[in-house]
Amino acid sequence: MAASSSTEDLLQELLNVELELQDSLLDKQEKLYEKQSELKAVLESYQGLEKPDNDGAAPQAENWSGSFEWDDEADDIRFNIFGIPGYRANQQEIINAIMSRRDVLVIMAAGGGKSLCYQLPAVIRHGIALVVSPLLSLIQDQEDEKYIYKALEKGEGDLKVLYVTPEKVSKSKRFVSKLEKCHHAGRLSLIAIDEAHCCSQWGHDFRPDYKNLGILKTQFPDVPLVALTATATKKVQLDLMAMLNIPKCIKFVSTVNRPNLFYMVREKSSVGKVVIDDIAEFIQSSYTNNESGIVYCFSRKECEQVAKELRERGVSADHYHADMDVNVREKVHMRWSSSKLQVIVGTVAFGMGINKPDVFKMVLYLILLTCMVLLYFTLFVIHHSLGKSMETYYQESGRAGRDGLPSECLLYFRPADVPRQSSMVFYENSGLQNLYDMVRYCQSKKECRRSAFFRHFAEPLQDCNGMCDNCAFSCEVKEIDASGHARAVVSLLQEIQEKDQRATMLQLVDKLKVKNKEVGFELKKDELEQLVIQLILHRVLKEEFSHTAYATNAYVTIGPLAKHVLHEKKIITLEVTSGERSSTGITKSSKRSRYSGLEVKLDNLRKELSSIHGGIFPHSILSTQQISMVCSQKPETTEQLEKIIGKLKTQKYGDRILEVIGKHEFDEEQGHQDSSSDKERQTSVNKSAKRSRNKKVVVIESSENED
Ligand SMILES: Nc1ncnc2c1ncn2[C@@H]1O[C@H](COP(=O)(O)OP(=O)(O)OP(=O)(O)O)[C@@H](O)[C@H]1O
Ligand SMILES: [Mg+2]
Repeated sequence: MAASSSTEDLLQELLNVELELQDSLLDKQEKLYEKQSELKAVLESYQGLEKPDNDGAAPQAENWSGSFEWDDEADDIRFNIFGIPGYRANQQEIINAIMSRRDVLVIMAAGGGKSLCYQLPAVIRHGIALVVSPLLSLIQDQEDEKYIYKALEKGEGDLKVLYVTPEKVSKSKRFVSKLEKCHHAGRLSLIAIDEAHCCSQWGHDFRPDYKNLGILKTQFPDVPLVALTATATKKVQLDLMAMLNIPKCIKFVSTVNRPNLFYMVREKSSVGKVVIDDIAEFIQSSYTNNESGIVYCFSRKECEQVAKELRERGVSADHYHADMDVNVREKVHMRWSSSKLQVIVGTVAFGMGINKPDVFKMVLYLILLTCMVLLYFTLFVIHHSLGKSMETYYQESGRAGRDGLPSECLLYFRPADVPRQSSMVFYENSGLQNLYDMVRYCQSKKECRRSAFFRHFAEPLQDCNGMCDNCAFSCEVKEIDASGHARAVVSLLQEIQEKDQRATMLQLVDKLKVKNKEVGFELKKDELEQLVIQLILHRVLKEEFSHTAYATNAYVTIGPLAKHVLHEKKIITLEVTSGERSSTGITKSSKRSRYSGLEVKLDNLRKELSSIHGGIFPHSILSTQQISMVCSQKPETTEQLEKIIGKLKTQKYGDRILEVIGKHEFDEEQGHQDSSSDKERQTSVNKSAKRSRNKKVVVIESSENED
């Protein structure tokens, strides 16, 4: 008896030591990570080095930014076909490595320009490039199939890039056999695996069909394979190198930082209508020129509801999710991409895809599946509720501001949304851990949002430049000691559990409201919810799940570190805001600066041309960057315009662009004549036409036959 009780004591003590060890080690680990980030950053600034981040891949001895025989041709195609004025970080190096027939792994921020890295070599190289992408499929009808198979087998047609889903590679023997024929004839130029993180079950979006893509390297060992993703931790990188059989690949890692994105989190009201009021107000006050945005929701049903309620408040919005009829969905997408619809309300499935540059179709045959989405124009991304991980949030919010101009990412957070997510992800590998990292991001009212990303992706810290709510708003955030309340929570839960009962987070908070007063000062309901979440993050409490026939329920139970709170070994603090935060992120003037004078006119022109050309995306006619270059240089001749937007675009749209510039200049000279009168407009057009003609520019009034 005595022996058993002393064994029990010893076990208890051992458990305590283990818990303490675990707890202090985690704290320590956190601090060490922070220190590691700082040291790396300092080291880099001293040495001006690229990130020393090449574990597992081949040493980067080669100088990929040197000169290569294809430099001139690549420059010509980049500019005259893609209309891209210069390379962004790492693009040229990646292209050079692929052109040198090496396998390559690319980790580049969302919107960083990964597509060009394989599309450009695909255009230069003889033959067809195969691109595996999760939401794009080939062969929508018999005609497509015939065309593609002929191109693969016999080299007929002008097919240069072929987009396929991973299922096509893993399931269609016919397709693979055609691909073999293509390779046998020396016409398979390269293989690109886009969204490559889907290969790894440690990634945030594992897809079983990606697992089989390893056969591509085995089957076509001499064809360069490039794997691309926006987010991959070291573990995921190693995993996908192994899965894709590219152990000796050259690895290019760019920063995850998106300096033009303003990140903010707002407290989400428990009243659904108030949240929608707030979202509508945010959009209507900040985006008065119908600028496009995305609202992400938790479920398909919620998408439909939120879109409907936004419409009721005068916001042009529609839902978009996987459950819709393909044609209806495509229509929504087209309306949104041509700026006829301001807001698209989607689930997480929405958003993976590529841009669809029209000019590209002239040299490449792209077959695009219904889910393809345009993301270039998005100026704001709003999350109606939190996502399941930092990776998914980074990627979804990263859909904003792909043109490099200031854009906003707003997330609505309330603790009650956590159990909704946790009951979905708890069975995934590290599902809860990933979710809790995201919750930490949402709960924090002090830490720079950008730093949270840097830490998450183990990257040296960079300056936020006030581009997140926590850095920008100097409101008072108080830390209050809530250890007393934490003890009350733990004892209440103990009582509940002793009676063999269970409580969900909301039930627990309801019960706590009664106990609240006994502790001293009173916490409000949302602060109590925040406290319960805080205790889960500190492992004082934990979530447990049980299944019913219809759903999985999340309950809150005593966690491994509860005793530390009870024995007053652990202090629990809550961050409480006392001041009101500003309701907008980026200042209005900087938002509006993109829409002034000639820029507005050119923006309208690209929208007009996009609808004339049957739904080509406006940015493929003129990118925002090109609009600002055109505005600053104000070209007067075709030759001058060519130097800014390249030959192909000038050939197609040059006359109209020069016409708009001509008119604008004329109006400016005439002291901003009122162009609203038809008569005056006609005069102005005629004068500008004359003026332009003098400068060897033919102004065509109708755009119907410009091709
Ligand atoms: N060097 C460049 N200069 C200007 N614009 C560029 C450049 N490279 C690419 N872009 C443009 O940036 C946009 C985003 O490119 P892309 O779709 O390739 O991004 P991504 O890296 O694949 O992003 P995601 O991870 O979200 O898929 C495109 O519209 C593309 O035309
Ligand atoms: Mg991409």
